[in-house]
Amino acid sequence: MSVLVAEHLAKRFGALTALRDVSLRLEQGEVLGLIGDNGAGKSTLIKIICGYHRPDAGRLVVNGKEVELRSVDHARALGIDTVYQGLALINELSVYHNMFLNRELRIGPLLNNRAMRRLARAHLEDMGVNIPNVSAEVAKLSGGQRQAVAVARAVYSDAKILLLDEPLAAMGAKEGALILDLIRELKARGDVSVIIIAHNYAQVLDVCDRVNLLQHGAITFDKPTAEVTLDELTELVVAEYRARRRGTSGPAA
Ligand SMILES: Nc1ncnc2c1ncn2[C@@H]1O[C@H](COP(=O)(O)OP(=O)(O)OP(=O)(O)O)[C@@H](O)[C@H]1O
Repeated sequence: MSVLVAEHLAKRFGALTALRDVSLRLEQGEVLGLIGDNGAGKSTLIKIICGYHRPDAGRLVVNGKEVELRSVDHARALGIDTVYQGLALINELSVYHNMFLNRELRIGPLLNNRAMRRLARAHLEDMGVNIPNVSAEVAKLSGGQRQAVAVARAVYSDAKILLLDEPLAAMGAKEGALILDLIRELKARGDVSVIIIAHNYAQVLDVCDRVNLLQHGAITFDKPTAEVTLDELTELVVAEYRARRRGTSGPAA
């Protein structure tokens, strides 16, 4: 079953058309890789699906029901959670406060800091992420550690649809491998579906079930990763880049 269907989405920013006509589907338990050149519109698409931007045209169907997302909170209430490029962590707050942001554990009206600290520690440990002090401000963490906190927050949020906008950017090799492991674990659970934007095609092929290429504001390529090679993916993007330099770029046939 498709947990998410996008049909004919369009989005303009003033004179600039970021998305022309995007249709995409995400199946239950699937990890979908979204690739495309810089500025192709990948983040814009993710921001429509997470309720941050309203599309100018098109529709979204979540779990079989057409929805008009009013806000990020509305999308979250429907089980859609996001790790943005730039992370959206609050630097002045501790690791555990960030992990429980907007869904704090409480005893009556009071924050249950002890329980949040304990769970944050357990989640990070499960992920194999080494952050010695969950009470430390996230401003004091490395880029990779911050990324891991953002991913952990999304993964342990009970979201059913996870949108990861370049979760591996700023990651060291070890932390990147941990995030990939985590995505594999989610896949094995089968109840979470993921869209992941990545520029590293080897990682896309490694962890994704299917790959979509976004070009000229539309999806121009959609194949199971089992049927694609790294060379083929690289060639697609390089051909697009060359065509653009020659000024002959247009919607793919
Ligand atoms: N809020 C905005 N206002 C105006 N233009 C925007 C806005 N957000 C994105 N754009 C433009 O829309 C186009 C698509 O941007 P988007 O960030 O979606 O691309 P992307 O595929 O995610 O790129 P990258 O891989 O470099 O992150 C770009 O030309 C960008 O400058």
